[in-house]
Amino acid sequence: MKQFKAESKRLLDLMINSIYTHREIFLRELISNASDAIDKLYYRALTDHNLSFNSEDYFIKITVDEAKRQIKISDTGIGMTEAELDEHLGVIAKSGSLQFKKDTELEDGHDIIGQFGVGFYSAFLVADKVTVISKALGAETAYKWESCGADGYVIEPCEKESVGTDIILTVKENTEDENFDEYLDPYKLKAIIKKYSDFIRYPIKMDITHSQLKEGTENEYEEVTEEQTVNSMVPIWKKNKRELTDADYQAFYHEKHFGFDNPLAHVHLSVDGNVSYQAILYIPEKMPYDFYTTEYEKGLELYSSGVLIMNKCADLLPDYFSFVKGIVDSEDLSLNISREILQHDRQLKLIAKNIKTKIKNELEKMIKNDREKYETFYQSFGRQLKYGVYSDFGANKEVLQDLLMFTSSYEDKLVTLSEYVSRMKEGQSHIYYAVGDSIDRVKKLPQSEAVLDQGYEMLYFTEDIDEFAIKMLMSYDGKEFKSVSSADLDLETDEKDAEATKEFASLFENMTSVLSGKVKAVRASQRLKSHPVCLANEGELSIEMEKVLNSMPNGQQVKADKVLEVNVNHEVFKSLQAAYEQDQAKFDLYTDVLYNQARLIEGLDIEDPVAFTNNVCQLMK
Ligand SMILES: Nc1ncnc2c1ncn2[C@@H]1O[C@H](COP(=O)(O)OP(=O)(O)OP(=O)(O)O)[C@@H](O)[C@H]1O
Repeated sequence: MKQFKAESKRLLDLMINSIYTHREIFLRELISNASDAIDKLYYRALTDHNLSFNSEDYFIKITVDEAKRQIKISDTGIGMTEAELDEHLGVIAKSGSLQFKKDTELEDGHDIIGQFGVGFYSAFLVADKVTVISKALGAETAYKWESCGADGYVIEPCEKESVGTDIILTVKENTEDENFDEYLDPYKLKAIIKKYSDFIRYPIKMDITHSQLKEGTENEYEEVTEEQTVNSMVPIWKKNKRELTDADYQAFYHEKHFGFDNPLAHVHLSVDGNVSYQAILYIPEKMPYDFYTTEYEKGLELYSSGVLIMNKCADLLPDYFSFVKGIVDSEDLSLNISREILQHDRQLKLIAKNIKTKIKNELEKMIKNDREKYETFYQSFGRQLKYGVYSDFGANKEVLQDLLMFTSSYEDKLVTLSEYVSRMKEGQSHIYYAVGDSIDRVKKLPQSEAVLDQGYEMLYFTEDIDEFAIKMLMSYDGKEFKSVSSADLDLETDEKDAEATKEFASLFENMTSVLSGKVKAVRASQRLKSHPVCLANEGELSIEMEKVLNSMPNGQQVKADKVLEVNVNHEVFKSLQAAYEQDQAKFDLYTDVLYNQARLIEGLDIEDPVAFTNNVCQLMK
């Protein structure tokens, strides 16, 4: 059989320039290799009793020589022999680290990061020459590997005292489009390390120069260079929960720039199962200023073995929990070669499912144990939960229904649906709600009076999304929702209304024809106490929904089926009757004015304001 051949020069070029989207990841790759090399020494020491491993002696050091345009990444790891330099750095896609894991049959060796055998070459993203000086554990001589990229490499013996590897990158000159000088800035390098390699287990050291007040002087400054460990090493999520305080979690929230507020709650998870992972999830207090803009990106930071893979992994959070911040770290993810995306999402789906349940449980716990806190949360993100109920054709309504709250007529406070249902009166078959722009306005709706008069509790819907969400929910605990504006309210007065409607049938028919096309019917209603008329609606689309939909940009114009309800006990009805019997023109006028009054009370526009004012003037004559 013939073996595939590859044009290695082209392959290297292709690989370097097409795998990675960000040049800065070269440092992540080289630091991960250095960490793997130290790990290998550690695992060797476990089985070789002649070796000891004192973790304090092991570190990674990054130095910059601006004049020579060089960055050096040194490690105190296991090093490479001449043969290993040739094989591991000379054969693309050969991973010495993967081999090591197999050879040593490491049970807990999943911490070793390397697996694809390509990361090293990302050095050429920023360097035009790469020099590797390495002394392997137990070897007499050190070797130097050097390459300027596609043309190949040379290996020769060299001097190096201690075991380990130095990788020296000679950074490219700036081009018109790209600034390579920035990689020679220690502060930039420090920031890259913090971003991707903050949780590498070994110290990553750098010499950082800063200016400080000269001792004994008042305003003379001097440059001081200090060796600093730049990475945090042990991530907070790998620490024992019992040793961490709320302040620790809060500090991490701020360090990660998750928000300026203090989170209301956090969940720290350490899961071992089909997929093992650790996570810290936060429920913020305040809505980020860009939350409802296209700028806002949901997602959790995703790590694999302590190395940052994705800044915002959106798949880990459903939209309705898009406010949650935090991190997830798992060793079980199958990464793609660039470590920028995931190969399979089976593990990710499992984690996401689990996280969803945990967030929900946390919020339910908050409702139960710290009502005030939950209400603070709900002021910020309640709307998002309602969107969650409405979107995806209600697919998530079961998950979310117990997290919903609305202000109710019972003490004018936020209540949950289960609290409402637990207080329902005998004979009350519906959960009643009224819709309007503000609580004040809702309370004054003529339609509300009858429901409140019967002593029924009523929910006030003041956000556009409320009624849409509730229509999607349809019922809660077997109780259907009912708008106080709907034509069939199921109240005890229904029978009387039917009788009165029959009694004045011809008058109502006449009104309907005067209002031709504007209302479906005119009926008598006892739910009106002090008002002469109101609008009710029939069918699925309510008057409030009509308002919301019609106000949307590019929204199609919709029309709810309206019914004009008339209070036959009102003084005005007598005048209407008199006009009906004696003066059709006056009757038309009255009908029009009453209809427009009902529209105004509903918060609807008057269709023809000029005609309306003329009509009012007519009445005053
Ligand atoms: N600093 C180092 N010390 C010792 N060995 C190293 C070092 N850097 C690289 N190697 C060896 O070279 C091999 C190839 O490295 P490379 O970064 O290309 O791939 P990898 O780390 O195995 O996989 P990945 O592409 O997933 O990072 C490594 O597997 C390792 O055996």
